[in-house]
Order: sequence, then C-alpha cells, then structure tokens
Amino acid sequence: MSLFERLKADAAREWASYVDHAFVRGLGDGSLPQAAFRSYLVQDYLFLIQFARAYGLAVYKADRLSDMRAAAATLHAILDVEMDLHVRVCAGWGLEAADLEAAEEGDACVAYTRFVLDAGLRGDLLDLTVALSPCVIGYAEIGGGLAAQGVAPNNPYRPWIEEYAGAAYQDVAASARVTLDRLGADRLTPQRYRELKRLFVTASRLEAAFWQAALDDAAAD
Ligand SMILES: Cc1ncc(C[n+]2csc(CCO)c2C)c(N)n1
Repeated sequence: MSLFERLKADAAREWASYVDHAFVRGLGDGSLPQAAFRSYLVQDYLFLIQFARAYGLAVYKADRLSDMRAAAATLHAILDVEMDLHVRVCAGWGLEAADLEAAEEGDACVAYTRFVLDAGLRGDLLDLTVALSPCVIGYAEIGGGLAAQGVAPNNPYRPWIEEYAGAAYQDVAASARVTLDRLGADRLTPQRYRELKRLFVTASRLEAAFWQAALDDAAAD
C-alpha cells in the first residue's frame, strides 16, 4: 500500500470530515451559498501566499537537486500561475484585487498554514510533505469525486470542480503520491510513522476547519 493510502486509512474519520464536508457537497450540487464561496476565495488567496512559503521551505529542506527543483517548480506555479488564476476567478465573483489584499487572515487559515510551516521547520522534508499532502492530493480526490458524480451544467462551481478534476491537476496529485512514497522509502521508520500519522490527521482536520470557517462566515453575514 502506498504511504498516502496508509495514512488515509489510518485517518479515515478526519479524512472523511474533509473530503465529505458540507461545503464540498454544496459545491457538488450547486447549493453552496455564494457568500460562503466568496469567503473561501478570499481566505484561499491568503492561504496560497503561506503555501508558497511552505514550498520555499521545502526547497531549503530538500537534500537532492531533483527534490529542490520539484519544490521550486511548485513555488513558481503558486506565485506566478495559481495566484493570477485565483485573482481572475475572484474577479468573476465580484472580488477585486484590493479586496484580497485588504483581507485579514482568518483563524482557520492561520492555524492550518502555520501548522504546516511548523511541521516543516522542526521536521524534515518527509514531515513537511506529509503535512502538505491532504492539500495537494485531497483537492484532486474532491474534484475527481464530484466530477464522477456528475455536475449540472448550470452549477456555478463547475469551473472549480473541473479545474481539480482535470488531467493536469490529477497528474500533479499523482506525482505528489510518488514523491511521498520515495521520501518514505528513504526515511520512514516504524517509530516515525506515528508522528507522520499525527501530522496527517491534524492537517486533514484543519482542511475541514477551513471549509467550515467559510460556511460560518457566510452564516454570520
Ligand atoms: C485550503 C486549501 N487547501 C488546498 C488547496 C489546493 N492547493 C493549494 S496549493 C496547492 C499545491 C500547488 O498546486 C494546492 C493543490 C487550496 N487551494 N486551498
């Protein structure tokens, strides 16, 4: 079994709370309140900034050129491709670049991103990659799962789902699984597995909390 599948099986409850969250179901059937999606988009912009830092840390933590190059490529993709894409998606939802820049990071964003950065700072590249894996691989599973259920043509969240269900993103997630296995083959010991599982469980819970914060924010409006 791959390291990712093993972690997922051992964190089944927290994993389900993330990938089957009410927010995700609302994306799939189009019933998600638009205010919740807007709140999510604003926080996700701030999230991407912190995740770029995490990939910067992965460059630093890598001890092979190939791992440095892979982390640097993701860092570049986030800063120069995903963030521009994100700004364009936000514009389509009535959010200007100024709205994004003025926004305050919510507690869920702070908790999740700083948790990942801390895991990487005090650990090695395997710790950091495990802490990042619910983000990278989870979105492929969510997008792929929603697309497989069928998405109505008039679902406003269809472009979001198609982005993560698409072949390009599925390939990113597949290579993240391979990287995780390779790092595990080099560095995993039975003693370490318990700590890695703890990182994976917490990151999955914090992903679920990120969805929940957007629902709560919209409900409070
Ligand atoms: C809360 C939250 N979790 C995961 C992602 C997805 N994501 C963010 S950075 C990255 C890796 C680079 O492709 C991926 C897949 C998101 N946007 N927001």
